[in-house]
Amino acid sequence: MIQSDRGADLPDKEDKTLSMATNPKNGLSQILRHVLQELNLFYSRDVNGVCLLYDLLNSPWLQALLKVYDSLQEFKERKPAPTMPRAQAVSCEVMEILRETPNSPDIKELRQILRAPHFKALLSAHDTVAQKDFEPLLPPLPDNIPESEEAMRIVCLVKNQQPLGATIKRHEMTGDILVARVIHGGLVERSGLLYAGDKLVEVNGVSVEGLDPEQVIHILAMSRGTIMFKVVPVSDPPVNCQKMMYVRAMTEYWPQEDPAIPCVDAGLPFQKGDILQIVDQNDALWWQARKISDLGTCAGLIPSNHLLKRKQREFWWSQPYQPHTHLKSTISISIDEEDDMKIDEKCVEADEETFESAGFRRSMRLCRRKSHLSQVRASVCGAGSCHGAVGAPYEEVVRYQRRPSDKHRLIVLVGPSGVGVNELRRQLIELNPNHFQSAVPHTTRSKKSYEINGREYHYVSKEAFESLVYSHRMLEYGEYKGHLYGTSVDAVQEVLNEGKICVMDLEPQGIQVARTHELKPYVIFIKPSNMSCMKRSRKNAKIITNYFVDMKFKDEDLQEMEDLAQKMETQFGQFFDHVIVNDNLQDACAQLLSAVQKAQEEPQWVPATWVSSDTEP
Ligand SMILES: Nc1ncnc2c1ncn2[C@@H]1O[C@H](COP(=O)(O)OP(=O)(O)OP(=O)(O)O)[C@@H](O)[C@H]1O
Repeated sequence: MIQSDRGADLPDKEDKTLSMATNPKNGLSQILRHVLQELNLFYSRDVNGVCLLYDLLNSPWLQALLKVYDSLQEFKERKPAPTMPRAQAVSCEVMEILRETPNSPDIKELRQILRAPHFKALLSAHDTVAQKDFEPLLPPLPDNIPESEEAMRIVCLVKNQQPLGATIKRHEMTGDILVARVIHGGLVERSGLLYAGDKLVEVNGVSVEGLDPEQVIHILAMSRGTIMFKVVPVSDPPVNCQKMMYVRAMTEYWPQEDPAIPCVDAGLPFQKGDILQIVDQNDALWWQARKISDLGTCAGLIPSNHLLKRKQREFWWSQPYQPHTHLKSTISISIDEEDDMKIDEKCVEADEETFESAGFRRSMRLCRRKSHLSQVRASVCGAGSCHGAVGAPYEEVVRYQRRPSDKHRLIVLVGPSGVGVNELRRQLIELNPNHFQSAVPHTTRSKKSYEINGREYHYVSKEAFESLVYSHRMLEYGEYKGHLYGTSVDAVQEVLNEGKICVMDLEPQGIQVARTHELKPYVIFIKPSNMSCMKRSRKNAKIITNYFVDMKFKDEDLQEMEDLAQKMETQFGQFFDHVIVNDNLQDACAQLLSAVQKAQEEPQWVPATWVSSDTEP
């Protein structure tokens, strides 16, 4: 909006500044003057945005740019040409004439000017430009160079606090010390003077012949200031014409613990979920990358996709046999024990009725809690993505910005049992039920008198349910008291098709099933805060335990929650787009709302396959 106290005295003042700043003959300046005059008319009419535009066009930097532009235009029109291309020679001739001329104070002064080094340099620069002679003039090569002589290059680098940014190695056959790799963004790379493959001959005047790479490194480490390398350049310097690629690390990597890394100091440590910019894939084993959180630094070495996969496989087989159980199965309940559980059915059913919207069905949650073992194995492994086995260590990602016409991204909440996933989801939906909604789950149990098909559940036959499972249309499912319960992709799509944001909670093992270009899930991990905070904030909260519903939190429950959260983060952290610590409920809810909005409105890193599949016919 335009502020009312600005309009009246502005036009005159601004016009004056403009006419002084720019050349009125210039077309661009004239257009700008006219635009400003037009804008002045709207200034007083309070038209939205005019103030901003006026200030922009009238800003000093734009005026200064125009001045530069005007000067360049004038210069271009004048096309100045040198009067003579040999000013230096003329100056010498003048000096000769002056030598034979009788001395006078003026002649003395002229001789002094012509003899002054800066004047000679000025004339030399003038002639170079006038003759357009910009190539360096090298002295001719001596005639008696032996045929076998290798061309050498002397390279001087000034070492600062940072490493040089290159690694060296010894050639297996010849024993020569070679530059092994040049680190992207490092001093050597920025200098453009040394390349991978260059042969080192001398470092600071010391011959490296017969030395070990470690000895050469020692010489370099002891050097201060300028370091002089004598090198035999590689015949074909490598050209990095690869496209920059971004990946999400699906595993962690610690160079310090990797004896195979060519140079520990050049290694780039990363954690699950880090987004890496891969800048060099020339080496089949060691790539160069930066973290996107640290793009200003020089790159580091990371194992290539192929090498990391091999390392993972080796690690996998080197482990003593472990059943590699999924996370939730760490709660030590067996199927037999479950049969003996005494869940207060009455209380469960009574609670269920108090929830109005679908997706909060207690039996659905209890079913998940009770039968997660079968459910998780069936749903996740069925999709061919058993986590924990050797998966791709890097996932290519791209920046994705949802267009207003696109469907919303599915919001997935994940967290240890009791942390408040459902509470937060409920509160979010309550904020705006027309905008946020849960998906209606499916069940094979029969409909109760007060229920409506498609409101509490979609009531389907066992065969229909199983057909959804086999066709991978179930995001998660399980069995409770002999009935199947689950949430289908189609139920989520139904919500998204209505232009709403679907919010669902999932067991972490189900995330991989949901990660499709169709749903583009944004995964938010709800994390407990530390024990003392949890004890305080959960004083009056109630949980569903494996045996009872609506019990007060005990210290063991909180401890279990913390342990479980840690395990979830370790095992599934790479899939979390955002983490919220649920300490104060109101704060957590506000954070959730903001994260959900960002997921829909701001660019996010998503698997590249989600976006390329969008463009397929
Ligand atoms: N930040 C919080 N402060 C206090 N109480 C909370 C907070 N978050 C959740 N609660 C309470 O904790 C209890 C458990 O929360 P909730 O039912 O949402 O857990 P959950 O993560 O969905 O686990 P489950 O699926 O096992 O029920 C509820 O009584 C809820 O009101």
